[in-house]
Amino acid sequence: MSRVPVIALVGNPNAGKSALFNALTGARQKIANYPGVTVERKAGRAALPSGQPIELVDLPGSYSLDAASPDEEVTSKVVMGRFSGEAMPEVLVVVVDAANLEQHLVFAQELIALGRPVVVALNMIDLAERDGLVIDAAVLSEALGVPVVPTVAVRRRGLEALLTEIEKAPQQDRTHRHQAAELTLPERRLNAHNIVAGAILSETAAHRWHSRLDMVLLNPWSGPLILFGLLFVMFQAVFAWADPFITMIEDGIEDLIGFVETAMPDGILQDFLTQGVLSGVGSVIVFLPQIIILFAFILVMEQSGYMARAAFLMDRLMAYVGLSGRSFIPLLSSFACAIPGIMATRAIADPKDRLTTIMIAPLMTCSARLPVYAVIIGAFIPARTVGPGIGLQGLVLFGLYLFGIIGAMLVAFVLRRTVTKGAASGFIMEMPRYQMPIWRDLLIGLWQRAYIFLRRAGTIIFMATVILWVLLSFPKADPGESQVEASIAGHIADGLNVVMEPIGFNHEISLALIPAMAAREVAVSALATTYAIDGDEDEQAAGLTERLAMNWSLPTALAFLAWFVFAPQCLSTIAVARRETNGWKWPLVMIAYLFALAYVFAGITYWSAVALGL
Ligand SMILES: Nc1nc2c(ncn2[C@@H]2O[C@H](COP(=O)(O)OP(=O)(O)OP(=O)(O)O)[C@@H](O)[C@H]2O)c(=O)[nH]1
Ligand SMILES: [Mg+2]
Repeated sequence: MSRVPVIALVGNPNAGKSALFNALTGARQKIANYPGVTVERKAGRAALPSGQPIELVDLPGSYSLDAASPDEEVTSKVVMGRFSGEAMPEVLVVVVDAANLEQHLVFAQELIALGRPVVVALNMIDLAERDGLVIDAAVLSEALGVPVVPTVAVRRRGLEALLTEIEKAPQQDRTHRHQAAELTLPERRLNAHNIVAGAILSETAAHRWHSRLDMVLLNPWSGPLILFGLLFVMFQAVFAWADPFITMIEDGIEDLIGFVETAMPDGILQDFLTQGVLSGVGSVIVFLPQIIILFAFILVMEQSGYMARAAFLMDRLMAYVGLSGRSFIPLLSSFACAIPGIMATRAIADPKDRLTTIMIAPLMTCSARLPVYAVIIGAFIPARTVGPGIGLQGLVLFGLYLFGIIGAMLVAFVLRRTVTKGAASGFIMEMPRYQMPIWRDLLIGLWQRAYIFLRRAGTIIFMATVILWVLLSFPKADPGESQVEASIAGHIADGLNVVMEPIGFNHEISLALIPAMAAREVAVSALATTYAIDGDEDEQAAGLTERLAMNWSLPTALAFLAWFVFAPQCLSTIAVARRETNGWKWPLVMIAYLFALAYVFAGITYWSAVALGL
């Protein structure tokens, strides 16, 4: 044979390909314990047991042959023989990490299904043993239909056996392999799971316990049910547990208002403090307990390792609408706030995937919407149970979050078939180990969330409320006339009301919508300030929820909720979208489609509610 056969080392990042390459060729290729070290192909010489020289090619780690990044493209081109000036590799040596077998077998299956001569190097077997895993290479080989050789690249263990198998590989019987080429990504994952379950002979108690847990939590049937159940409980808790704390804060604010009223002379400054600052900003701060409960759930799910599993479960759903699981983490962060969510999309390699994710991120219910939802739910949805332990208020809140998610998925579905058309890319995530949440980390995380919320209340929400109070307080109304109607803000609201009235919005809502562009919570403080300025003595004594319940019809309240599910009521989000998409085009599309959806859905909600006689 005149030509030197090419043997390629392929596999997931961090499998030990470069370590194996160095061991076989005596080269000094850079290796390091994090994924993505090798980013181009490297070649070196080695010899088979028969003395036949071979050219060994070390490739960048990859998760699939559908390249998501330029280095993955190198791998896929070399493997498919499409790399210019390079012969198609004679044999593929698929390197897998024995300690992370299930994950690495997903790509391995794809490579094996190509129907080419393959040898699997079951590398890092020493680490697997340290973890208490005993893997039966023969069972694995049987299941995969290719030879499997245990290796420890860094100690040069198993190299002889590997070279022997490489030499025999061109004579492999490969006829049955092509049928596996049709498998989808989820099917390969399930396969990988089953293969590993069969090949592992013994594991430590912890390992066994973790994989049992995964079997239930990642099961295609029980997994989503459990996820759904957890989220359901989370929203129930937001209402069920927060009440005593909310009452405490409310009482505190009322006491403060009472104190200011007695301690200060009547006049503009007293009005400013009581109606503007305390009623307005106070009406938002009241929701701190609910925000903390929500984030306590999210943080525990993150720290325990469950969140990555949730992403894995969601990957399937995301695939239906043309998104990959890579979008899950940015979308998940958007539940806190769309701004970090949109910034997190930088990790999405495919530009169309990324754009779609940016466009739907504002539909994830951010924590700024919680006060708006909570105040309306508190005023209009009776706090009764609709089943054992199931509160109606929590149910409605859950519904609103779900509504946003479904809306986002539908929009993604439409976008991916029109403006951001393209193939969906696959995705695999490292599954972290299960862990008990650490109290300290949890408390720090909660404190950070509380701090962000309170800082917003003290800055942007405070400013917007103060400006609104000024616009509401001047010019002064004649006796007998309504102060709000006579004010500058009242006149602006009159103009907006022409457009908003058909969808059931009243004067106060129109008034609240504009300052709420600064931050959604301002909708709440704006309503509180408006009612504080205009209310008569009886109403003054009542809290915001009571006043809303007295002044709004149920269809109006529901329309208001529907509006906030969709409306892009946040200037910062729009600014970040502009920065991340490098221009005004996409932010403008975003504003237009979100306002259109908000208007249409608020209208539909209002008129349906009226027709139902609610
Ligand atoms: N204990 C042990 N460590 C190994 C083994 N093989 C590789 N390593 C270590 O695992 C890490 C990753 O090895 P690399 O060879 O860089 O992995 P790679 O597959 O080339 O990774 P990319 O280039 O990122 O795709 C390094 O720290 C190696 O020293 C092994 O068999 N046993
Ligand atoms: Mg490498």
